Amino acid sequence: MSGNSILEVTDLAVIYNHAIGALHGVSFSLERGKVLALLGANGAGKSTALKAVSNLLPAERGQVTAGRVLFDGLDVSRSSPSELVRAGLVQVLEGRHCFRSLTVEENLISGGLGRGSSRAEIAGDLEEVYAHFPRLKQKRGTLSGLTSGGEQQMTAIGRALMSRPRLLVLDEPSMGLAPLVVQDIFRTLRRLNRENGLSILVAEQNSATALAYTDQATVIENGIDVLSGDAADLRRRDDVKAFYLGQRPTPVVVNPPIH
Ligand SMILES: Nc1ncnc2c1ncn2[C@@H]1O[C@H](COP(=O)(O)OP(=O)(O)OP(=O)(O)O)[C@@H](O)[C@H]1O
Repeated sequence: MSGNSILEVTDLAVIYNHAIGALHGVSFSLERGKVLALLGANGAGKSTALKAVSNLLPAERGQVTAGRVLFDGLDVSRSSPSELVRAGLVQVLEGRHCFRSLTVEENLISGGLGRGSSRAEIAGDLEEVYAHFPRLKQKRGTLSGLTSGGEQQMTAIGRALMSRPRLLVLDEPSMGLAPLVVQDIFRTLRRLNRENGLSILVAEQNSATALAYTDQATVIENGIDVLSGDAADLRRRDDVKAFYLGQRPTPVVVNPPIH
């Protein structure tokens, strides 16, 4: 493993229910302080790869059958998901899971509790989250179930930040959100990366947006990584856009990704 990687995923294979193959050899690595996008169509295996990173597969009858995931040199399969959170690896799951009957602020505070933070630390961390997401400060007393989809996504990210991650993992943060809200969220993620040195791994179907805000990208197709490179290079390459990223410029369709 290169000394500068915070995350190293090597030849990962995963099956569900002892039968269904979801990943057949996926490798990627994330340099400390960088942002990496996992791109691919619906069902390509992005969520499975993220769950392997956070050791969440056993809860879904998923099993890593080959390969390994190292977080800062630590084999994640030897730690529980909650130990990984305490070690600094925090995932925001797909579908912005907030406690709908808690207020925005209560949701955020719940993210700090697992670390055993003091009240003063939690208060300081809350102010930092509000500095990144001013909308959440305005809505701090509102029940999360009554806030917009974008605000719920921000709350889910803010709650993850309350655990003071070193590696933040996000599954499809753009899902179901208006383009301007998506831009706002990605801009904030980029700022967190640049200002705090936070390393970020983000799975996205929205490849155009993801490539605009990330350093590197890996494309997954049918459970295999088919392409990796600098986001800026991938953004410029028309063949990549056409074949892997669902941005086909003409109506001629060859094995289109499913959206
Ligand atoms: N809990 C599960 N049990 C059985 N099969 C699963 C499970 N979760 C995912 N799969 C299968 O694994 C494959 C990869 O799915 P995965 O959710 O990782 O893809 P994805 O790229 O994240 O897509 P999406 O954007 O729809 O989440 C798919 O064939 C899917 O049906």
